[in-house]
Amino acid sequence: MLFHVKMTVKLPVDMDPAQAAKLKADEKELAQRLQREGKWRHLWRIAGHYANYSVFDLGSVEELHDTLMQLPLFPYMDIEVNGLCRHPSSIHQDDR
Ligand SMILES: O=C(O)CC1=CCC(=O)O1
Repeated sequence: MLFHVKMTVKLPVDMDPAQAAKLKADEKELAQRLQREGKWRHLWRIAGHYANYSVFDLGSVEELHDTLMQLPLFPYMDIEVNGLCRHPSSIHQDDR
């Protein structure tokens, strides 16, 4: 199942810089593992925003929920999710 996810990061302005750096490093490590596993298909910066558009390929809504909740930056993100399905006019036989 494909999910389009918008994540907007809102770190407190007074957060300790070392704590912020650790959260970002941990987030990067997990994001790159999930990409290598094929679960986090796309990760795009939204130009001009501390936010991203992502596409996840996961087995269920529950797996998406669990995946998002384990992100180190989860407590500091606004998250919007939309489920994706094939468009009848798409010329692509696969979903890439
Ligand atoms: O910077 C972001 O948009 C949040 C984020 C997601 C994966 C990552 O490494 O950072």
